[in-house]
Amino acid sequence: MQRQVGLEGVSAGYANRAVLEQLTLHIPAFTTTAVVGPNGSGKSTLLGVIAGVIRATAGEVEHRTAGRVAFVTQRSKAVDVLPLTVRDAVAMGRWGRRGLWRRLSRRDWEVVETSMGRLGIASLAHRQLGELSGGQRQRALIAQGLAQEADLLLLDEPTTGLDATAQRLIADVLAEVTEEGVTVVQATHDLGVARSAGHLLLLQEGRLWGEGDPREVLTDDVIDAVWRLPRRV
Ligand SMILES: Nc1ncnc2c1ncn2[C@@H]1O[C@H](COP(=O)(O)OP(=O)(O)OP(=O)(O)O)[C@@H](O)[C@H]1O
Repeated sequence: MQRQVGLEGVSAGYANRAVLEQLTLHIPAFTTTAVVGPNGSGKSTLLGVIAGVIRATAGEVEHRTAGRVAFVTQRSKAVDVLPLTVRDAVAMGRWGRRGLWRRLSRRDWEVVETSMGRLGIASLAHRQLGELSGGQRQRALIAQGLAQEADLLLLDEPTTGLDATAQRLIADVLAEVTEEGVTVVQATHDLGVARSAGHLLLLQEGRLWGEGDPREVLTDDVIDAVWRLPRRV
């Protein structure tokens, strides 16, 4: 099994808050890794560290190749306030290759159309991003991630809030891209999605509780222990 990313003793967090503590883990190449854990356990922070947008305060983050990394996060509100059509937003996924001021090539536009088609949003191409439903917006942001043609695709809760059909569509698309040689990492609260991943990282309070085959890591006892109800005082 090839490693796409390896973390060795990584700690990271925000200005006044240490979040991840001493994480040693790996992301295998060409498969899907699910990152699970309760609210606030550090899943998004871990994706940020892997994406390179959050700097580790200790330890090493090693990437197998210097390939492209795409990071799809639902938190970005910036795109909503810009007067962007869905096609424009997906086309932004090509800027990293093309540069901000260069015209997109015919091939760039082909990738944009293919990415929208794969997410089933071709018919929304002319709609303003800010006026989409939550699920449509989410699919547009994932299409933007696909349009980057990255080697490593990081997704923060890509299927949260989506209907069953859209969830299935995204699961199928992610399975397809891994077969095409992309490594996918997704943070999720859906333990069904996590169980069908190739690799699992289970976080609790910024520490790694378990790593490996999801069916081996996610036992009933582990689920009870990690997602125990907080005491109400
Ligand atoms: N920008 C920020 N500044 C300061 N603290 C932050 C910031 N973002 C997250 N945190 C804190 O870091 C911790 C981990 O948050 P993170 O978003 O990584 O968790 P998560 O597992 O993705 O949570 P959720 O399942 O709720 O999305 C939390 O305690 C959170 O309050």
